[in-house]
Parts: sequence; structure tokens; C-alpha cells
Amino acid sequence: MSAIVFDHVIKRFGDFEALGGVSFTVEQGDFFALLGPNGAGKTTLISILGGLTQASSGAVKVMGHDVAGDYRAARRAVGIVPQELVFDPFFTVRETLQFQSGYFGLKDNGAWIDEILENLGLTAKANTNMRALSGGMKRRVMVAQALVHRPPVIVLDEPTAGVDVELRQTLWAFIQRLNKDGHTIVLTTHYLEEAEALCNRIAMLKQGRLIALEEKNALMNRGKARSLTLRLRPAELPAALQPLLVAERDGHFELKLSEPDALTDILLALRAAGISVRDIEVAKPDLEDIFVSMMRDAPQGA
Ligand SMILES: Nc1ncnc2c1ncn2[C@@H]1O[C@H](COP(=O)(O)OP(=O)(O)OP(=O)(O)O)[C@@H](O)[C@H]1O
Repeated sequence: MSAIVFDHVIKRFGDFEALGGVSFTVEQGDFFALLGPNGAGKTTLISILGGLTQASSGAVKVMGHDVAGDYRAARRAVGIVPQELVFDPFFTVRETLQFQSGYFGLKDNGAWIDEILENLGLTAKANTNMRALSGGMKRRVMVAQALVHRPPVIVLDEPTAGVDVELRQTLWAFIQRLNKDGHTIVLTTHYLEEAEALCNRIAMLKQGRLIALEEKNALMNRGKARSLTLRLRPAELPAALQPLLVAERDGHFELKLSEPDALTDILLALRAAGISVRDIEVAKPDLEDIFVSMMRDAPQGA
């Protein structure tokens, strides 16, 4: 059984189609990244998953439960950390988590609440009113709240937007532990280095359509071509190397390096032309480079 199944999900707001028939699955144990530019439809998809919005057509299942037909069981199977901070200012942190436990009919949830508070660095704030917390602390409570019922599937919608380095590290260490313990994680983020470091599968949305869905390693290998930046004396590129030139700025020549072995030929060509190398740098594309080129190459309104 897949952790999540999106089956031809269409969502219209009036005449506007925010999701144009999205189908993919997230497997149990995945650490899954859902990427896409602003307005691609990520939050809409997550809202449908959490039962906060209804799809115009199509079906969504969480741990085998249909989010529309079997709402309660589906809702129980997933913990969603929303992008926006939503809270009751009159509750303390602990009361907020107790209240959320009650919503799921959980009594005697104190030990797990303590563990969540500890792991998110919230223990010292347990009895503080929500309104008195800083933005980053409120964000931690949003995460804690999504975890109170120990959902097998945890969805984080831009959890690290505007949070400090310490929280990022604490949060990711905790989420990675939960993933190792068997929880399925879905993450949306605009910090692509986070997705690259944490996730094993990556989906990309553009204008409500899925344009890529791959194992991270396969996706990273698409960007095999490295780039080579050279500073030369004299600062000129021999004619034989001109076809490889990608860009030239401030006396730095950026060349396309289709395979690492091509480096030898480049250096030999430079020596033959009597040009010496003053500085050299080889760069491999990261997820951000791959993301940008895939978004550029995907058809408009695909
Ligand atoms: N309630 C609504 N009414 C009308 N349009 C909406 C509504 N909610 C979302 N949209 C539109 O649907 C599209 C997808 O929005 P969504 O919030 O899902 O994008 P996103 O990928 O999460 O973007 P971001 O990265 O900015 O969070 C956008 O064009 C948005 O304006």
C-alpha cells in the first residue's frame, strides 16, 4: 500500500484551474519533496490531502483511506504542518497540544507531548501563552501540533520559511529520526539545498501539472555536465576551445565539461596555444540548477 495516492486530481477556483490532473504516489518510508515555484499548486494539493479543500475531481488516499469518503481515518493518518501560523492566542503551548490530542480522542498523551516538546526545543515554553511566543517558536508549535497523534504520514508545507539555523537543525534532526522510525515525510520548500540533503524522491509541479517525479539520485544525474571556470594568462581562449565556451566575465572563461575526462584535452589545448592556467574551478550542478533548467524547459501551461 502506498502512503499517499493522488489520482487525476483537478482543482478549479472559478474558471482558474489550479491543479490540472495530478497523479503520483508517495511510498511508505519516503522522504518526499514536492517542489515548484510560487502558485504551482503545492499548498492546494496539501489542502486536499488534509481534507481542508475538496478536489473538483479525482481521488486522494492516505494510507488507503479516501480523503473524501473516509475522512476521519484519512485525517488520522496524516499530520500537516501548515504554511501559515494558526493558533489560539489564549492557550499555552501545552494546552494547545492537549487540545489537539483531544480532537483525536487521545487521553494520557502527556509522555508523547513531553517528548515532542523536548525534541523541538519547546520544553521551557510549555506554559507560555501562544501570543507571547516569537514567530519561530510559534512555528515549532505548528510542527508539534501536527505530530500529537503520531501520524504515519507527516506533511510539512514550507516549515523553515523565515526560521533560524538552530530551529532548522533541530527540526530536521527530529524529522529525520521520525522518518527512520518509519514515518513517511512530504516536504515543500523553496530551500532546494534542504530537499537535496534530506529527500529520497522529488516531484516538481509547474502551473498545476506534474513535470518531474524521480528518485533524487536519478534527478541529480540529469545534471551530469559540470562546468569549468578558468582564469588564463594571457586572458584569451584558443579557437579550438571556443565551442565549449558558456560565458566569459572579468577574464574568467566558463566552459562546458561534458565529462570529467574532457579536462585533459582542454589543458592540452591550452598548453599547445602557449596559454597558462592561473586559476581553475570545476562545479557540479546542484538541485537548484536542475530545478531552474527543468522549470525553464517544461512547456507553458503544459
Ligand atoms: N481560494 C482560492 N481562490 C482562488 N485561487 C486560489 C485559491 N487558493 C489558491 N489559488 C490559486 O491557485 C494557485 C496555486 O496556489 P497554491 O497556494 O497551491 O500554490 P503553491 O505552489 O503552494 O505556491 P507557494 O509556493 O507560493 O506557496 C495560485 O495561482 C493561487 O492563486
